[in-house]
Amino acid sequence: MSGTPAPPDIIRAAYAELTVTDLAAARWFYVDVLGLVVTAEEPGALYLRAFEEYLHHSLVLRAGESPALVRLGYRVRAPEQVAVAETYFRALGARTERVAAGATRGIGEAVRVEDPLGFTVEFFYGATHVDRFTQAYHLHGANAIARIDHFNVLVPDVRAATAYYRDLGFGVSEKIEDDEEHLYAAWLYRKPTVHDIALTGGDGPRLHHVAFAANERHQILHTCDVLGSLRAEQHIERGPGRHGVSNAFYLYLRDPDGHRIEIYTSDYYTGDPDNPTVRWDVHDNRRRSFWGHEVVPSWYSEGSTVLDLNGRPRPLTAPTEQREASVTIGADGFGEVASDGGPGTGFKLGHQS
Ligand SMILES: O=S(=O)(O)c1ccc(O)c(O)c1
Ligand SMILES: [Ca+2]
Ligand SMILES: [Fe+2]
Repeated sequence: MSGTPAPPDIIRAAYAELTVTDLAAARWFYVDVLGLVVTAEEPGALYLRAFEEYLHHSLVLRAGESPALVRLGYRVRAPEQVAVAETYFRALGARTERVAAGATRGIGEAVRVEDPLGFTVEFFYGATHVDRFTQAYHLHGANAIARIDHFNVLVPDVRAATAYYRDLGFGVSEKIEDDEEHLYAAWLYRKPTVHDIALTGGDGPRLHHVAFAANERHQILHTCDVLGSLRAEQHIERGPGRHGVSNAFYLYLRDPDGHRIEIYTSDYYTGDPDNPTVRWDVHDNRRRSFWGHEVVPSWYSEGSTVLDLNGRPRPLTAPTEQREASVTIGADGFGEVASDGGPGTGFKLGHQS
């Protein structure tokens, strides 16, 4: 649109701040089990990073009354992009708040906005540099996590949310549609991988998950073994398995407060300007699990509350159109297997029900 200010030059999804009701339990989960590195620790907050990261943190856990997403943080390409972001969101009529360096420990001057989807989002450039443990193998556990990869959020209108992120300069790598072109989910990127943000249709605004990337599938499998050994396997919600969308190998965990964390590896490069969008049909049972178990209902229905700039929980809006979980044939991922070559006919030989 003419007259609309230029969007900020966003590099990538950079950090999330979550409130947790028991910081010690969260520390056990994210540090003792997942092996994230403690950059800084305060009586009411933990600042964590993964082994390849040199910015101060990619996850802040803050003690609070109830579990929630405080904010999502995107890094922009230069200090002056913070003002560009402020101008852009003010032109959208969004509430913005400029914060000084240190408003979040380790993060420089930033602008926080309440975006049109109902999420509180921070745009920053400056951040304290800390040790990068890429080759500190003596510190890595066998389940070492490399870096933060993406956010996934629940929104009632995926098509509108996709348009909002495309206006912010994100490309669409993959999407799930039906033959009436209803958009059930979309994956969008700024860094040259499958996504920095994914949009999942559902009551929103809610956080669906924060995803970290590991370098190797065996590191993800080791997390499963560690949880089994600790008699904590109930933290595994979905997977391990191979995604259809993104082609990544995945595991979904629920932390002690129910926040969903994905550990993810081996998606693909999307950096050329003509990177084609992959379209999946909602009736294709391999879209979410190329192989692996069916998607558990909680994965479609549950998410974390989102706070506004005043720390108040956001009320939810339901989708106006039908939900993916009600549309797919059986349970996707292995509910039915093709027998005549067409999708969704025949039945898997081994099944639970
Ligand atoms: O389950 S999906 O294959 O749709 C999927 C793909 C990539 C992701 O990061 C994800 O969370 C979920
Ligand atoms: Ca590998
Ligand atoms: Fe994900």
